[in-house]
Amino acid sequence: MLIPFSMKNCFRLLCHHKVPTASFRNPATHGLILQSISNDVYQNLALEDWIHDHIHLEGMPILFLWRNSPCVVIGRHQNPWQECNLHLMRQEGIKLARRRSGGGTVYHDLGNINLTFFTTKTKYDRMENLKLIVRALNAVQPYLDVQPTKKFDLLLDGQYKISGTASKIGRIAAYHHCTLLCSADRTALSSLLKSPYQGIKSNATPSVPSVIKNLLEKDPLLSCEVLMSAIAAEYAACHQIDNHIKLINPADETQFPGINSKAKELQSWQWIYGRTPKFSVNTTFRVPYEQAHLEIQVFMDVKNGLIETCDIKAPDHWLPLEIVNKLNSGFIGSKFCPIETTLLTNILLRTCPDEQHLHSKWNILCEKIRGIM
Ligand SMILES: Nc1ncnc2c1ncn2[C@@H]1O[C@H](COP(=O)(O)OC(=O)CCCC[C@@H]2CCSS2)[C@@H](O)[C@H]1O
Repeated sequence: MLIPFSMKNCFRLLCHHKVPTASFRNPATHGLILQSISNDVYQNLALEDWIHDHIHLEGMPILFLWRNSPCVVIGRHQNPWQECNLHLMRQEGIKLARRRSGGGTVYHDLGNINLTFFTTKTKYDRMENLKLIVRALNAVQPYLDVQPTKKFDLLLDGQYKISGTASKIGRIAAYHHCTLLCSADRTALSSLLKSPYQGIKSNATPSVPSVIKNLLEKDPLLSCEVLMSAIAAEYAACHQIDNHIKLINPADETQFPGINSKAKELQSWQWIYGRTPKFSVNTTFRVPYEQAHLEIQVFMDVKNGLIETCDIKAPDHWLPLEIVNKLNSGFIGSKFCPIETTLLTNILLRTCPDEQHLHSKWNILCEKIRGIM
């Protein structure tokens, strides 16, 4: 059953700096089940941070259920250019988010449920949480074969991934969050999680691709709504609490003071791209030349999302070295980003001789460079 929830009260009751632990050691409050009314990935990730930072979880574990509009979520130490098709994402208006937990890249849409299990660090137990999900699934469909793996995925029929896990462990609090594929767009998932970018080298965490399946495709009974209710019911039974899913609005600053600035930070270029571990790009591309093609080489080192070194090598007879060097030095310190590259190269072009053939080669080259970003 869904009931509206006033986090104002909850905030007063649960914030660790407001109330001593003993005051909520009462059997009616041994946990909470929350569900976000927002489908915005940044707001939902911000709420995770907010709960992690503000709520006293001793004797008060929390299950948070949330779903997002189409987006790709990379792990804290990942390189988005190695993990996904950023061109396609920009074209389709698919958001990219970097979460605070480690691990690989996943695709979310309204057919994917996210579950966050908040506990104290000492109560943190991913396998227990996954077993709870399995019990919930089996309560709906007893014949469903779902098993947790050593890497804390959930596998359907011993081979199809239906859930991936990541976690964040703080000094006192911790959370384990995982996905659950119910009816996600598998075509979008596989095309978005395929990187078209070549020649990137880095120490970023690589994802572990799997063959995935949606639960609803296995059994038409297993809709997102049914699954969320079943998991909430199992969580409530397990923690001896009321089976109420409390709806919350992660954009409500009065209930979660400071949450909007957390969401803003998660949306910033500096967090999403700038936090990419240092990487290098070494690639070549072909440009048309007199009924044939010639090759251009590009080397770049990128640190904090900014181009640290740039070495574009183009045959001198195609584009004079002096012109190429304008690009090489112009790129230094600029964002590894197609929008910034357009602005920069348009400004630089004004300093080049006003010759039509030169401008068109410059534009071809810049278009190719934007293509690696
Ligand atoms: N939504 C979803 N669920 C399960 N598996 C997925 C999903 N999207 C993609 N994949 C598959 O998992 C691999 C990556 O697996 P890998 O093991 O590398 O990474 C993960 O599983 C991370 C899970 C993070 C869960 C967080 C919970 C809330 S915010 S995101 C990818 O290449 C696909 O094959």
